[in-house]
Amino acid sequence: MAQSLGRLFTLLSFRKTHLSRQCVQVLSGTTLKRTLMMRAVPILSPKPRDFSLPNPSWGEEMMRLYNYYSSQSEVETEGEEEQGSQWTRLPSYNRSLKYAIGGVYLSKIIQSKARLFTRNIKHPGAGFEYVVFFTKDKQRCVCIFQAGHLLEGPPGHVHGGAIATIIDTVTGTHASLLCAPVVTANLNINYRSPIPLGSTVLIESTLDEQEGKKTFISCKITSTDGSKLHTEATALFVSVSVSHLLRG
Ligand SMILES: CCCCCCCCCC(=O)SCCNC(=O)CCNC(=O)[C@H](O)C(C)(C)COP(=O)(O)OP(=O)(O)OC[C@H]1O[C@@H](n2cnc3c(N)ncnc32)[C@H](O)[C@@H]1OP(=O)(O)O
Repeated sequence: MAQSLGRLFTLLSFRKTHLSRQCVQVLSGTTLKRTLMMRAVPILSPKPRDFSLPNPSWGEEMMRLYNYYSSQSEVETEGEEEQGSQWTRLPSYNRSLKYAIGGVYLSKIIQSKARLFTRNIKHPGAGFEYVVFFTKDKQRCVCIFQAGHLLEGPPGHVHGGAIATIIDTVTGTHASLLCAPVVTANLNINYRSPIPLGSTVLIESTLDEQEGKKTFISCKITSTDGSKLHTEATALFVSVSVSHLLRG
């Protein structure tokens, strides 16, 4: 009896040790592979995902406006002249540096380290769904924004910090188009009426003034028919060197 119990115990502890070793191997193998893939994908992937293109989470109003502005626009392509259209759609990636530094060459490894907050909520439709178009003279940008459920603040409405984020992103994108690299030096926001969660709104960004290193931009968020003012803001961006941008 004692011998049988002893054998059973030895067998169980062997299996436990063996199994846990296997688990550790499987886990560390998976974790290692996942880590390597996460590191490798942005560097090796020939075509990163353009988040400004429609995905199945986009509602009817988001699609209607996207089609409207797209019908008057073309995508910015490197080294090619724009062809007299009113709006240009700005591609948007979750690695921001290429666009934030105004064409200065940085290694892909450095670029891959800089993730753009608004483009890093993986589940489509859960966070910030948006697309930015700009005019040929770059004096104006318009952003179609659909706010997902993770951005909730007051019940059923968008959090003020999420609104500040999208305003900073749109005006920051606008300032970057004009004179990258820039950082936000000042952002003033008046919240006039709450934005319903899941709704689509229009964000308009207008260049007010450029003076030396300073770019002044104003911005408003309205319902898509323009009848309701949700938010007004003004922002100051200051031009900085690439090294200032990277060291923070
Ligand atoms: C496609 C890519 C899309 C990217 C979109 C995302 C955009 C997101 C942008 C951000 O959120 S950036 C992160 C938040 N911002 C920061 O962390 C900035 C931190 N602050 C700084 O780095 C420095 O304070 C700053 C560069 C803004 C100013 O530094 P300095 O004051 O040393 O700069 P400088 O002396 O060159 O000042 C230039 C002018 O700006 C003025 N200035 C600077 N800060 C100011 C301020 N806060 N308010 C008013 N004026 C300001 C300053 O007085 C001066 O005016 P004058 O030329 O007339 O003398």
